[in-house]
Amino acid sequence: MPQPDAPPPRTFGLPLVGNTLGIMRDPIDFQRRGHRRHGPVFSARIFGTTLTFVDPVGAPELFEQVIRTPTDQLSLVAAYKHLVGRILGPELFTEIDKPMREGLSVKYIGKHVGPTVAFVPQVLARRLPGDHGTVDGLRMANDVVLHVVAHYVLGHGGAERHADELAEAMHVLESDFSILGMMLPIETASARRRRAAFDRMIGLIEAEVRARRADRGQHDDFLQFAIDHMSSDGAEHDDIRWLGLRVLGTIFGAHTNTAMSVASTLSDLVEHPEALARVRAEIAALPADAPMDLAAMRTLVELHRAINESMRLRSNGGLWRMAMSDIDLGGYHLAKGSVVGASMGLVNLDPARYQGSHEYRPARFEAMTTDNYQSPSVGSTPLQFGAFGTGRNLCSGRPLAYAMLAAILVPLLRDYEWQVVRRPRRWFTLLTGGLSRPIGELSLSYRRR
Ligand code: HEM
Repeated sequence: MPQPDAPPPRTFGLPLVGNTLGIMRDPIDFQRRGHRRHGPVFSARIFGTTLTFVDPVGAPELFEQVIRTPTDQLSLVAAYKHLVGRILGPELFTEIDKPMREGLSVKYIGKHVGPTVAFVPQVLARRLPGDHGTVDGLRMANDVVLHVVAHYVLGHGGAERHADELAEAMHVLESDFSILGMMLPIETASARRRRAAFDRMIGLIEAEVRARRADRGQHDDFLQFAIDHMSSDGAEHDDIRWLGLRVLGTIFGAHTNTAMSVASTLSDLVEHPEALARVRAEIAALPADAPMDLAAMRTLVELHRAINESMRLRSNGGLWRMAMSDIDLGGYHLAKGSVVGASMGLVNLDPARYQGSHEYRPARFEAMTTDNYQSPSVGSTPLQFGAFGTGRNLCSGRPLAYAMLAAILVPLLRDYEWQVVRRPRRWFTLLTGGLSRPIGELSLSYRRR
């Protein structure tokens, strides 16, 4: 039994680096072993930051407490500012409010996603020229998704003007970092490059917001929605900054995990021809020339199962919250400022939930209770599928994510044959929410069908 007011048991770590190496090598195994040894709550250290792990499988009620406690007590935004603010810019993380949720709702995207879906084949044709070739799969996925997100958020003109430059800058922001730079208060050359990339992106977006405000034309897109519903009521200069950060935050939030989902779903399908044949058969059965709207996307059951299976295998990042005041968790005392959470790998790779949990089997979802996206519930207790998080901060962009994934994967699989030329050395699980990313080249060759 824990002593009243005792902090959680702490796992042994090296001086200075703490448990950084063990967590980086395999965060899921690190957390599992920690719970076996210390029980449902324990702490470990990454350099100067103490992380408290809570077991979503062995102690679902404690995990529920963490992800359902109101934001003024356990905050996602404060945790992200602390964990990745140094590498991405802390201003990027803001609380999600009602207008933002409305702008990402099924109702809103159902009305507005059509032109973005129609834009996708054009984006692909530019990235996959000629009859055949070889591409860096990660770069292609990052680039295509950035263009699609920019189209949805900034409208057609905004995407045409800025998506190439935003994609370049996003690549620097997302790829050019190390765990050392993330956690240690040192000014590296990479940190300066990322700062410059961030400044360039926010500069472009602010100019776009300013131009749209001055424009008297009729617009019906996310940018206009943001301008009409998300203003800060501050002075003009502050308001442009505020809107720019909300818009850039939306682009950033919509980009990384969707891009990793494209890369992993495509490469997994290409490596599993039977699953690929089933997905292609249902795409071929779509009515010719009918628009790819949300209703048509929902009929793509095999595609959604394939997307979910790739996400299940790789959505192993952590969900983290920062204690805004002292709290009690499972009889332990967590001081204000503590960072607490869990890796979703414990849920997504749990053999009791998923038999043969490391095997790729999209058909497994057929035998499970699933929702409109062929996914096990994301709101269940205990949690069954952690790819989009759960509780108060369940991903608000989930409907948009599935829509963009279908919009991109349908033409990629319908119009091109693919082969994996080189597999990445490993898929590296990030500490923060969402998908692991390929380390080493993911090289794919294509041929027009
Ligand atoms: C496959 C793609 C995606 C995956 C796997 C994903 C995953 C996640 C996860 C795991 C969280 C919860 C983080 C936590 O609780 O700590 C989250 C939150 C969030 N995501 Fe996504 N996401 C995806 C796409 C998107 C898209 C397209 C958007 C659109 C802007 C988006 C916007 C958000 C927002 C706003 C939150 C915070 C919600 C809140 O605090 O209430 N995401 N996402």
